[in-house]
Parts: sequence; structure tokens; C-alpha cells
Amino acid sequence: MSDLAIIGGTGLTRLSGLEITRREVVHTPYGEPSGPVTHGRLLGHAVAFIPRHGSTHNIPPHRVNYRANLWALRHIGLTHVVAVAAVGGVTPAMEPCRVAIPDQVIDYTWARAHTFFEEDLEHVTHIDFTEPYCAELRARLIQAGASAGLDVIDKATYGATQGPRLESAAEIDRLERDGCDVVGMTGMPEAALARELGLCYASCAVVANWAPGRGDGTVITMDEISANLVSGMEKVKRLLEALVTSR
Ligand SMILES: CSC[C@H]1O[C@H](OP(=O)(O)O)[C@H](O)[C@@H]1O
Ligand code: HPA
Repeated sequence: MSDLAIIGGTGLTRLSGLEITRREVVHTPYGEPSGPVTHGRLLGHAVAFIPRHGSTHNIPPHRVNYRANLWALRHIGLTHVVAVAAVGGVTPAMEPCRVAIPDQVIDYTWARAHTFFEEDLEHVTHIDFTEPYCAELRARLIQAGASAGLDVIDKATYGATQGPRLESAAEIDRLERDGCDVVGMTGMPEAALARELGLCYASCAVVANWAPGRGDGTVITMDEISANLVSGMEKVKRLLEALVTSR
């Protein structure tokens, strides 16, 4: 898997431990990616990295150019993508600082550029999305979590909301009734676009907070989220190191 890319989300603007070898600016037919792709070595293994929200975390979830990010990664020859995502915990097992590898997604986003196939009017394309994430990469992530001694939750349904505001408690109740375990704002259209490009894409979700109306039901603060993500991203780092050394 020398063709591995990591998309960093909230709490993962830089990949600590990555020995950077070069930065590559990629222009795409879909506009500019969130930033240059950083190439480097993680424990001696080639890895590419791009921060979803930009290197200064200035791009909100509804304005991320998902098409450009994924097109750029594939264009430069990367075939496997681990998308790291901060999420709110909806169901009881999804406690803050836990790491989950989602196996399903429900899309509540709207008005995002969500397909590469909207302009080819002669050939209507419907990708299969029964299993939204790459089974091979999910299995590797779960195995890597076990090797790293992490108590990774091996399945979860990710509800992708529009943001940038957090959800109301009633919206979270609805997501739970729908079957969502975690909630975030970037899981779609990212996963579907990756599938359209034929990328092997899986998500590594880090629970940053109890979703609105869950936990003790108090107001969610960025301080709380940031503190949980420090611990959660430390786990992600161990998981990614186990992933790259396992191949
Ligand atoms: C309150 S933090 C919300 C922010 O964090 C997540 O970002 P990412 O998925 O890139 O880690 C969530 O989707 C929101 O964008
Ligand atoms: O509670 C949340 N809701 C939506 N996205 C999130 N990303 C982190 N926490 C949350």
C-alpha cells in the first residue's frame, strides 16, 4: 500500500510523525483542493496527506471541495484513502475519544457538488454504493486497531449532516431512529466521490463529543471537542502507524 493517502479532518491538520519529503500542488478540473498534497514517510512507509479543511482549518465542511481533493489524490496515483473524521457520538457505545470504523453512511447533506458524472448526458452512471466503504481497507484498519491495542469499534453508521452548525437534539433523535451511530459533516459526498473514482476508501471516525441531546445534554463547546480530539488523534496516530507497518 505505498499508494496510501490520508485525509485529515478536524484535529488532524498535520500528521505528526510524518517525515515530509515534498509538497505537491495539484490543479484539477474541479477547482483547487484544500491544499497541496504532502508526501512523506511514516515509520519509513510512503504516505500522502491532505488536510480536508485546509492547513489553517479555514474551510468549513459545506465548502470543502471534495471533488478536487479526491480527484487530485487519484491523479497522482494514490489508490487507497483513509479519511479521518471527528464525529459526535449518537448511540451509547460511541463515547467521546472512542475510535470507530464506519461500515454504513446516511446522507443528509444538500447542495454539495456530489458527483463526477453530472455533465455526461449521454452516459448516465449509477455507481453501486451498497457497501459505501472499501471492505479491504476497513478490515486493515480494524486489524491495525487491534495490533495497536486500541479498542476500536468495528462498525458504525455515519450520518452526514450539512453543518456548519451542530444539530438540534430532535435532529439527533431522528438520526438515531434512522440507524445512525455517529454524526459528522464531511462523510458525504466524500465517500461516494471516492467510489465514483474507483478509490479504495474507508473512514476512521474519532468521537469528539456526545452528539447534541446525548451525554449530560449540556452545551457542546469547542474546548471540549478539542480536548477529546487530542486524546482521540493520539489513538489515530497509533492506528495509522500499525496500518502502514502491517503491509
Ligand atoms: C464541531 S467540530 C465539527 C467538524 O468536525 C468534523 O470535521 P471532520 O469530519 O473533517 O473531522 C465535522 O464533520 C465538522 O466539519
Ligand atoms: O456533534 C457533532 N455533529 C456533527 N459533526 C460533528 N463533528 C464532531 N462532532 C459533531
